Amino acid sequence: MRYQSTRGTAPELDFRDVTLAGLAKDGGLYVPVEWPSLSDAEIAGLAGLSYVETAVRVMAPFTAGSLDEAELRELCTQAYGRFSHDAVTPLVQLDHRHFLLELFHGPTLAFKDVALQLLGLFFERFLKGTDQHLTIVGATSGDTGSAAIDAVAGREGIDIFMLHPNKRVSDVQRRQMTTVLAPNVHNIAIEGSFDDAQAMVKAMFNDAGFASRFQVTAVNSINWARLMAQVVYYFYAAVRLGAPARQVAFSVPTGNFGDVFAGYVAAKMGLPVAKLVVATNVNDILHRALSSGDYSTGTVTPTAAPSMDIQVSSNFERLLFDLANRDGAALAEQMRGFESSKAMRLTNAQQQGAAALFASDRVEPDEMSQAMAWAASRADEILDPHTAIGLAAARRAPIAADIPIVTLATAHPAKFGDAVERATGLRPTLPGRIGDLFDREERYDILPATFDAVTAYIAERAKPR
Ligand SMILES: Cc1ncc(COP(=O)(O)O)c(C=O)c1O
Ligand SMILES: N[C@@H](CCOP(=O)(O)O)C(=O)O
Repeated sequence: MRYQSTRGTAPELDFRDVTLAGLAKDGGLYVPVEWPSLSDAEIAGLAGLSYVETAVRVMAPFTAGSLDEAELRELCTQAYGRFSHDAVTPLVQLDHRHFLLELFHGPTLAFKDVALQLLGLFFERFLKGTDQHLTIVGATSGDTGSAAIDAVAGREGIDIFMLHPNKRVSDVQRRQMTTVLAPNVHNIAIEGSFDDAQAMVKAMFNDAGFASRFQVTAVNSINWARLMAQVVYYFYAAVRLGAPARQVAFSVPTGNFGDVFAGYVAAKMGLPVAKLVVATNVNDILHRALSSGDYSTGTVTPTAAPSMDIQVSSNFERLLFDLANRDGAALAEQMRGFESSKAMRLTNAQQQGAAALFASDRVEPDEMSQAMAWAASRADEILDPHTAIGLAAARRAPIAADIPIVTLATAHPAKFGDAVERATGLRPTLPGRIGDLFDREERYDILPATFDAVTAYIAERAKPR
């Protein structure tokens, strides 16, 4: 499988090089040159398979040429062996048509583990026998950070620098990152928003001096391997609900548009996805873009669902590219316009193409609390704020009544104990794996949100190529 950049001028790469590169050299994001497809018979053949086996069948076309199936299976077995539920991502039924897909049974209790546990192993596998040293730079609004750190802490040949917005992640999220004291882990709290952090990370890839000095790579969903691993659970869930004979819809709490873009990829591969509901909080740029074509940023409002407090949704670029006939030059111009004015209009083709598969919704704080109360009354489920936003949107989505709707449960409620308690009066307890989190020592530095301050900090600590 070859990969091309959304901005058209970076060289095509194979899976190994795309994984190690993270972002394309022309500032674009990598996507496969064509979507592989699974026939109805192949999708039907996933019924009853374990998560690992499903993962191998869904991902093998994407990793072809860089990993053989046996290697892929070995890495998946290792990655998903660290999950605390046998099903890895179990489905829970709430009523006759609403289901939760629990994606938080990994080591750091959010859906990020599904991809990052594997990505850590890909890095290790692709570095083996080389003298390369990777410098991972990442931005997190709370969950990617701990999942990436857990995946690479203590690994040879890798340093990780993780930027989070100071005081804008929950205490549990912060401590899950800052209490990992391995020498290759560097946590930076920046005096700014997640968007500021993400913009700095992208700028590091595009800074010729910095990128030539260090072998920089990404663990955010701008790295194709992240998205690829997230495609698997759409197949896993839909097949359990009757696909390919039956259509299934998904509601996805959305920020950086990575998780829901993985659903788009599943649909492109042949999964009968009836609708993908993009659920946002009050930071609703994606809802505005999908409902009216207006992709313009405002100030980020801190909310009870901090991981979705995002205005610039990186992976939206991948969708716009695919919906614009994969015209890299046109997309590059559209993105340059957005980068300078912080606003753009979708073309008619992009708007109509998106409307065929996506619906969107903005969920207010009281609606989020009501969804939490409803789930608690139906199935004794305590939802985290992000999942509650997804469920609120699912329950009023305009989707035919006979189609099951799966809400992606993206995080364990204990990561957001204060917000959950405020909304429901219930205090979720920290699972055993992090039961002593508040007794652990923390280590991180606070920096201004400037490119110079952050790159100087990294340059002092990272290992040059
Ligand atoms: C718990 C949780 N839910 C939802 C999201 C949004 O996912 P995405 O950024 O892939 O749209 C995030 C952050 O990415 C998250 O951490
Ligand atoms: N919500 C994310 C933000 C980064 O998203 P990513 O999926 O692109 O890594 C977080 O929790 O850090």
